[in-house]
This record gives sequence, C-alpha cells and structure tokens, in this order.
Amino acid sequence: MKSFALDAARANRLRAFYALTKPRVNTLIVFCAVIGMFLAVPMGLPDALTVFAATVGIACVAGAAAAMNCLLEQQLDARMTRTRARPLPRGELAPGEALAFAGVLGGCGLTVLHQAVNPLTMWLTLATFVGYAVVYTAFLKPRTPQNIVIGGAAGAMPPVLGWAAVAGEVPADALLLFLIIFAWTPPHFWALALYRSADYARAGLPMLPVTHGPAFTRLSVLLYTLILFGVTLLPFATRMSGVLYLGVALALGAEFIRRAWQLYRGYSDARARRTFRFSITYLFGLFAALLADHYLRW
Ligand code: HEM
Ligand SMILES: CC(C)=CCC/C(C)=C/CC/C(C)=C/COP(=O)(O)OP(=O)(O)O
Repeated sequence: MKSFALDAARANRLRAFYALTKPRVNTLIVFCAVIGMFLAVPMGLPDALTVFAATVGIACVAGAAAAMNCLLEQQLDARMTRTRARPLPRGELAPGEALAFAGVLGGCGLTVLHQAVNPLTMWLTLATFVGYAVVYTAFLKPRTPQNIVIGGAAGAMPPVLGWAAVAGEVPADALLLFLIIFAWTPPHFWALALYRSADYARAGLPMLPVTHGPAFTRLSVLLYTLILFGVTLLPFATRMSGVLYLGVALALGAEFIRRAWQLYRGYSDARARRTFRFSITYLFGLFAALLADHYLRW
C-alpha cells in the first residue's frame, strides 16, 4: 500500500517535470528542426546519428528554455486561467527544483550538440535559449506589445538549427524557413491573445489586444497573414521547392487568409480559438509539404 502511494507520488513529480518542458509546443518546434535537417541535404538522407543527436540536443534545450520561462513567470502564471494549473503555481515543484531541472536538461542538450553534432549548432541553440528564456521572457514580454514580433526570432530558429546540425553552415535557404516562422508567429499568437485578453490584462502583460484593442489586433492578424502568404512563396520563387510545395502553400495560405478575414469582419472567441488552432495545423502542413516536395520533386 505504502509503496503504491510512493509510486504515485513519484509519477506525479515526473509528470510535473515533463509539463515544465511545454511538450506540446515543443513537438512542433522539434518537428520544424528535423525538417531543416532533411532539407539541408540536396540529394539523399542526412546521417542518421547526426539527426538523432541533433533532435535530442535541440529538444532538451527547448525543454530547458520552457522550464526557465515557467520559473521566471510563476507569479504571472498564477494570475492567468490558462496557466495557473502549471506545476510551479500549483506548488507541485519548488523553484529550486525547476532551476536545477532546466540547468541539467539544458546542459545535457548543449553537451550533446557540441560533442555529437557541431559547435555552430550548439552556439546557435544557446543563443535561441537566451533569446526566448531571457530576452523575450524577462525583458520584452512585460514591456512592449511588439514582444512576440521581436521574440518570435527565437521561435523561428528551429529549422536553422536543424540545417546547421547537418550542413555545418546556415545558407540563404535556411533563412527562408526562419522567415516563414517569423511571419507566422504574430497571427499564431495574437489569435490566442484575442480570446485570452482578460487573462493578459489581469496579469498586467502589454499584449496587443490589451494595449491597442481587439479591432487593431484583428487587423494586425490579417496583415501578418498576408505577409506570411507572400513569404511562403519565396521557397518556390528561389527554386528551393517545387510545384507540390507551391500547391500546399497556396491552399493553406488561402485558408489562413480566409479565416483571418472572417475574424477581422466579425469577432467571436470561438472564431479566434479556431484561427489559433488552424495556425498550428498550418505550420505542420507547410513544413510537411517542404519535406514531401524535397523528396518527390518534379
Ligand atoms: C514568441 C513566439 C511564440 C509565442 C509568444 C507563442 C505563444 C503561444 C501560447 C501562449 C500558446 C498556448 C500555450 C498553452 O496554453 O500552454 C501557444 C501554443 C502553441 N504554440 Fe506557440 N508561440 C510562439 C511561437 C511558437 C512556435 C515558433 C511554435 C512552433 C514552431 C509554436 C507552436 C505552438 C503549438 C504547437 C501550440 C499548441 C500547444 C497545445 O496544443 O497545447 N509556437 N503558443
Ligand atoms: C531550441 C530552443 C531553445 C527553442 C526555444 C523555444 C521557443 C523559442 C519557444 C517559443 C514558443 C513558446 C513556448 C511560446 C510560448 O510563449 P509564452 O512563453 O509567452 O507563453 P506562456 O504564456 O504559455 O508561458
């Protein structure tokens, strides 16, 4: 009986550490990094061991960055409905434990990248960690509604990291993938911020719907979705990708614009939530298309 209670307590703690890494967000982050690894090889497959080590290393550092974000924002998280069930506000873990976890996880990830991938990838991943966990979380997020536009540069790095892991360099094609995620982040986040604006107001965070109102935010979602549409044509225009990619980019882009336009014309929380969810399907689909096109090119 006693050992059963102990096992349950241990499982709960493991679950709490796992939740600190924001596993659902980081699944898409790592997916984009892996696609970058495959696109880095003009013909054929990348070295399996490099792909494995780079995936593990990037996933560990991304998890550590999320844990640092949870640690730095525990008071803010306690004030928001969406985040108050996280392990730190609930008291499931002590701040020192979260810090040690982030340190060990991040340290292991960076070591794997340095020893089994290459130093360039290690340094770029470290810069991404600092960009998200320090620059975005501690400085930009509490100060300016442009926080996620500037901070989005960290979120846009994963395919660059993947590319650097396999090719040992960052060519212009890799920067196109960066640009796509960079332009995607504002509509992704502001769609969510619209239906969570009461949360952000309560926490005192200057997110766009709080500082500039919902109408301006909806217009901004629409404008960035149009910019995103243009940016996603660049891989085809530069001959990095072919017709298959172009077809998917046009179809997904048209659907994203349709949703952003509807949201602009007539707001409802349900519509904003659907736009946010679609942004995730969109990025998965677009990057899957880049990969499929790379191998089935015609
Ligand atoms: C500064 C940039 C970004 C901001 C501010 C942001 C913000 C957010 C927020 C607030 C959520 C809700 C999370 C939750 O409730 O736990 C979310 C969810 C999500 N984000 Fe982002 N995001 C950013 C960039 C990215 C990037 C670059 C990716 C992937 C490439 C991504 C993928 C996701 C996914 C997959 C979810 C859904 C998680 C779920 O299903 O619970 N985000 N994002
Ligand atoms: C490889 C590597 C080091 C990657 C870093 C990961 C990274 C840049 C993630 C950005 C996406 C993310 C978790 C946004 C959450 O925003 P938020 O923190 O404002 O959301 P919250 O309110 O849910 O905490």
